[in-house]
Amino acid sequence: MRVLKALDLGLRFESALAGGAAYKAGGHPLPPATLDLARRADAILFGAVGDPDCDTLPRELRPEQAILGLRKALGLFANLRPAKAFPELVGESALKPEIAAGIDLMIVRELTGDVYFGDPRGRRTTEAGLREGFDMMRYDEAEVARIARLGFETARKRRKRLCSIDKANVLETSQLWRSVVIEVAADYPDVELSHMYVDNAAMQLVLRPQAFDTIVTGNLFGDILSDQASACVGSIGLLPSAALDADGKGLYEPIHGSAPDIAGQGKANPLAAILSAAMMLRYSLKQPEAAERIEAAVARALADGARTADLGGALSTREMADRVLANL
Ligand SMILES: NC(=O)c1ccc[n+]([C@@H]2O[C@H](COP(=O)([O-])OP(=O)(O)OC[C@H]3O[C@@H](n4cnc5c(N)ncnc54)[C@H](O)[C@@H]3O)[C@@H](O)[C@H]2O)c1
Ligand SMILES: CC(C)[C@H](C(=O)O)[C@@H](O)C(=O)O
Ligand SMILES: [Mg+2]
Repeated sequence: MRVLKALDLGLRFESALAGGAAYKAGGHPLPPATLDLARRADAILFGAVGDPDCDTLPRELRPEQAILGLRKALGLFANLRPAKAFPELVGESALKPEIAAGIDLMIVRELTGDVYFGDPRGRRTTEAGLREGFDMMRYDEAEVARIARLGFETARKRRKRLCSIDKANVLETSQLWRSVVIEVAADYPDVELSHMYVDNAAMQLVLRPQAFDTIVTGNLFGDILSDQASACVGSIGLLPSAALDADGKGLYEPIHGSAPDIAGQGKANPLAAILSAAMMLRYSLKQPEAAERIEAAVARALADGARTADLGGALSTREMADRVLANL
């Protein structure tokens, strides 16, 4: 918020509770007033949810329902999760520097379908008297086609290579996914399409991450692979994301969660949140120069040696933000 305000763009900010804070204040993680404000806003900047105090609540009252509910209610089906190596941070990657250098990939993750929202789901007792949990993985062809189109459009603006990641060797859902992606590909002859099973993709992200340009994948696989990609470029504290609807309205948030293990210590890396604000300016508020100013300030701060603990340094959250502000 300090970085956005420093840009002096005449933005008007309103805030509302979501997640554990909202549950504790009023008994629901996504209060109607919060959803209403989100609907009225031109763009949404989201702080992470997740509160260990709430881990034993029924699923529909858990803090995570705030973000899942917003994504679903607002039709935010397209999740863009870029992972790009900062040259100064190559030493912070979990990978060897020569493998980490030059990573520049975009994960296009479907965000309102898959096993996350499948129905039926629940608990039951088997005939043998055992407790059983079940969730349903599903996609219809329209849901796959619309995210595939966005994947191709995204790849077209990048290096024109799209890798669709699935588990079509086992899952019926993935077999449909792959067929539909191939059908959509007919409209994008200029984009090179490849397919990869998700288990191999997890390995290739570590072995040859520079080989990826644009990835299109389902909700669950995209969730997992994006955390992995963050470690390839240095830290989960670096990766922003955009969740977009069909008209480009969006919600912007770091890919990370509430980091309960370090919460309240003032040491979380704020760059993922700051870079999410830059994505918001670019995609929803049509202020590309302001977005570039933020991204350039982050790059300069890192080049100057600004490091929070996750990057091997000692700056606090606030001090890291100060360093970005100083470079704006
Ligand atoms: N979109 C979201 O709001 C979102 C995303 C992921 C997880 N969650 C929730 O967050 C809670 C914690 O989940 P988790 O621990 O699996 O994931 P997490 O992303 O919160 O943390 C994973 C690890 O990364 C570290 N980390 C995360 N963000 C960091 C940052 N900015 N700077 C430095 N280190 C950082 C944490 O300290 C932790 O060690 C859970 O309740 C989960 O459901 C929410
Ligand atoms: C908190 C959780 C619901 C969420 C997800 O699984 O989508 C998170 O992990 C993310 O990556 O945004
Ligand atoms: Mg996640």
